[in-house]
Amino acid sequence: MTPRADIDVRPVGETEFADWNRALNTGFLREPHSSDEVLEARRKAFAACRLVGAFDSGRCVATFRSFAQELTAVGGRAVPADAVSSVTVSATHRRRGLLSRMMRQDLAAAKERGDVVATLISAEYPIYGRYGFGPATTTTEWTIDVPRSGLDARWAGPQDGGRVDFLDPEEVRKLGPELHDRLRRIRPGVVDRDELWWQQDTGVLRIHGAWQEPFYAVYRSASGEVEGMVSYKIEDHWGDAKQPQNTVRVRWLVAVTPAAERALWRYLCSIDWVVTVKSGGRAPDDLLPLFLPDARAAAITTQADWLWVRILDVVRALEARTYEAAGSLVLEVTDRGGLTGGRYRLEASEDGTGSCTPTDASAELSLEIGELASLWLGDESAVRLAAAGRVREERAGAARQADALLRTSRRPWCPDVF
Ligand SMILES: CC(=O)SCCNC(=O)CCNC(=O)[C@H](O)C(C)(C)COP(=O)(O)OP(=O)(O)OC[C@H]1O[C@@H](n2cnc3c(N)ncnc32)[C@H](O)[C@@H]1OP(=O)(O)O
Repeated sequence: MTPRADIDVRPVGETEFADWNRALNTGFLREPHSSDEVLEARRKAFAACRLVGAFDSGRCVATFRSFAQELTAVGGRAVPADAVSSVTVSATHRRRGLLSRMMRQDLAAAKERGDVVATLISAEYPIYGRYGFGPATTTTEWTIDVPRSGLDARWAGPQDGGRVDFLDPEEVRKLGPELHDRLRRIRPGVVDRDELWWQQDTGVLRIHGAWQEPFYAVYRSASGEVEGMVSYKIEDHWGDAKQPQNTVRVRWLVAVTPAAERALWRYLCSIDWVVTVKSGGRAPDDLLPLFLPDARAAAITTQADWLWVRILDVVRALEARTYEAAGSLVLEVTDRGGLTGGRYRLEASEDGTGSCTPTDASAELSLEIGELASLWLGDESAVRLAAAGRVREERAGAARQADALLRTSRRPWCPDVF
């Protein structure tokens, strides 16, 4: 169907927020109208966001939201990102080019502002590649069969001098941000959590209405340092013969030391009545299964693309990260969106820094901007993409060379959904 020019795509005015919110709910197949309480919470939560709507005869029929975010690149430096969320087009107006109009406007504005990348968590795989996004992190969920794990059921707390304690929501708001900032400095793929994030997580700001308090626990090292925190809920179930068969569902678990990570998983697997632990989304190379004497007790129940990245500035993106090997490579980057395509020489030094400059030299590896995003955080392999026909070697061995430069010893991880 041809796009209709009479549908107005524009920023959402103050008085149009309720209409925009109704369209958002409708697009996500939720009850269209929100309570006054939820509406006010969302108004507050989205106050710093760029809200765009498509309006047909005065009614909002499509929604789009973006906001300033920081994404940790390989090596720990954060780059300014344009985070995209709340993307919906009403079922009555689909496939007329509304998403494309909203996305192109938003990416052009992000480029203009100087954001290095745009990010999103995609509802469905096929939607965003056409705009230059590529899957840049993978999420993996494990389901742990605790009785099969081989863990000693007599465990009574960490043996390294550290301790695990419960926290109340207000303590989480106090201790959580600093811990998370430490995680951001060491883990590529992590995005920042602002104060509103912590308010939403701990029930102060209820953008989905009903809120049930989860459990929070903290790991402190022997010297009293906060090194890890977990939030989880319990699914209560008892078998017919009066056997407790409860499940821990981890909402999030962050740790900045292996000791904290080990202690928190060990703790979750030691709670009386609990026979199953569902890990929530982790990096595919998470340490979790290796902590169990019988690693097969942790079965992978989900593995899928997670954070999608759209590189808006190849030079700044490649110079923001570090490299585990020295070397150089000429990349021919095609950007059908016209934002940052070109031929670039990437040069990585012994000290781990990289420089990227436009060049006329012959290309060694040709790829689309979305493929570069998949390689940029170190999650994907250029050799694998070449075998799949997604990148092309202009010089034999260039994909291997790209992997030597771009891959990382640990995979990136984005713990959040936004
Ligand atoms: C970051 C987030 O918020 S993720 C959440 C995304 N939202 C949803 O999934 C909610 C339900 N779906 C929707 O609201 C809509 O169908 C959207 C937003 C996915 C697409 O909006 P539309 O306005 O229909 O997309 P638009 O007409 O601009 O389509 C652009 C192109 O994408 C394709 N496309 C759009 N949606 C999909 C899809 N779900 N699967 C495959 N292709 C798709 C179209 O066919 C079109 O292809 P073309 O460029 O080859 O012609």
